[in-house]
Amino acid sequence: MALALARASSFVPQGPLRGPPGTGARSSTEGSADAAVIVLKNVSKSFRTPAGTVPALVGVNLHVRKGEVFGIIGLSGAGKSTLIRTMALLEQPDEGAVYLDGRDVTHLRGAALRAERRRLGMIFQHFNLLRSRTAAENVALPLEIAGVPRAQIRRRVAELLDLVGLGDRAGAYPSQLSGGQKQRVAIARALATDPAVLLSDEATSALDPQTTRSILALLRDLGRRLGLTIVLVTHEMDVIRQVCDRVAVMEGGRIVEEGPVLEVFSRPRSAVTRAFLEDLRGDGPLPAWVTVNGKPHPAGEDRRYVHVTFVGPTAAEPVISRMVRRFAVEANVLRGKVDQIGESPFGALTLELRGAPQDVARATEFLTDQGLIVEVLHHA
Ligand SMILES: Nc1ncnc2c1ncn2[C@@H]1O[C@H](COP(=O)(O)OP(=O)(O)OP(=O)(O)O)[C@@H](O)[C@H]1O
Repeated sequence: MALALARASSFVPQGPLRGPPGTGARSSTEGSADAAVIVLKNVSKSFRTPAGTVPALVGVNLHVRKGEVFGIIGLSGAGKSTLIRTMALLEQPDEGAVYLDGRDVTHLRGAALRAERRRLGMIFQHFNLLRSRTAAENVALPLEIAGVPRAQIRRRVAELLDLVGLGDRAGAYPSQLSGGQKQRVAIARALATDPAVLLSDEATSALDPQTTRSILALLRDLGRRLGLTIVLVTHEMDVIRQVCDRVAVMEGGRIVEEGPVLEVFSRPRSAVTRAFLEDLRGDGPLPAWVTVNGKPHPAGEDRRYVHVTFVGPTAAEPVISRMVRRFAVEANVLRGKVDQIGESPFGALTLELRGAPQDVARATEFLTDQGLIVEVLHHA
C-alpha cells in the first residue's frame, strides 16, 4: 500500500514512548515493548445536574498498551462515554491524571491540547460526517485544519479512502452511502492526522451484524498494519469477542473487572460480566425442563449438572466422549456454544452427568485434569 501510512510526522509530533509514571500497572517498565500508550490514574469525574451531582467516573485506573485493541463494556450509564472522552482529551477529570505516551496531559490547554488531540482519532456511533461535504472532503477536513498543503491533502485523502476500501466513492455525499460506508469514511477521517490511538465510541452500534463484522475486521486489520492502538467502547460482548485483546468491564463509573478477553470469558468474576456473557457462555439458569422450582429433577437420582468451558487447544479435543468411554457415566448436553474469541477456539457446554456418585465425581475431576474449566451447578 502506497500509503503504508508513512507516519506523517510533519504535522503530528511523535512523542517518545516512556513508561507511565507510578501506576503500579504491569506496563510501568520504562521503554518496555508493551509500554502503555494511555494511562489513567485515579480518575474521577462528576457532572452537576439540576437533580444533583452525578458521578460518571469513580477512581478509574487503567493502562492501554501500544498496539492492542482494548475494549470497554458496560450497561447504559456505566460511564463508558465519559471514560473514552476523557482519553480523547475532550473531558478533563475532576481528580486524577491522564498520561499519553508517558506525558501528563491532564491539564493541557490551547495549542498544546490541540497537538495532543491530533494523536487521538475518534469515531462515533452516528459517524458525525458533514452532509454538505463529499467523502473525500470529509476526510480532508482535519488535514485542512492542520494546514497541510492542498496537493498533499489530495494524495493523502486518496490513500486513506483506498485504505478503507472506498477509493471509488470519493465524490459521494454521506446521503449516498450506506451506514458501513459512512463509518469507513469516518475511520479514514480519524486516521488522517496519523494518530497513535483510534478511539471508537459505539462505532458499530447503528450497524447490522454483517456490517459490524466487516467494520471490526477493518479496525483489526488497520490496527495491525499501522501499529495503531485501538480503544473501543461497546455494550455488546460479541464486539469484544470478535476484536479485542483485553477488556475492562464498567459499572457505576468504576472498572469492576479487567483482563485478557479469553481469561475474562473463561472465568468471569463480577455479576455484571457474567450477565454480559450469559449468551456467549450459555451459562444462565438451568433450562426449565431440567428443573422443578429451580432444582434439578427427578430428585434422588445420581445426577450432577456442570458447566464446562474449553479454551485454546482443549476446544479441539474430544474430551467429553473420552470421559464417557473411560467412566461409567452418561453425559447429556443441555446447551452449548462453540465459537472463537479473536483467533482462539472457545466452547462452553452445560452437561448433565448421570451415574453412581463416585463415577460422576471422578468424571468431573477428569474434565478438570484435561484442562477444562468446570463449574458444578447442582448436585442432585
Ligand atoms: N454532560 C453530562 N451532563 C450530565 N450528566 C452526564 C453528562 N455526561 C454523562 N452524564 C452522566 O454520567 C453518567 C455516565 O454517563 P456515560 O454517558 O459516560 O455512560 P455510558 O456508559 O456511556 O452510557 P450509554 O451507553 O447510555 O451512552 C450517566 O449517569 C450520565 O447521565
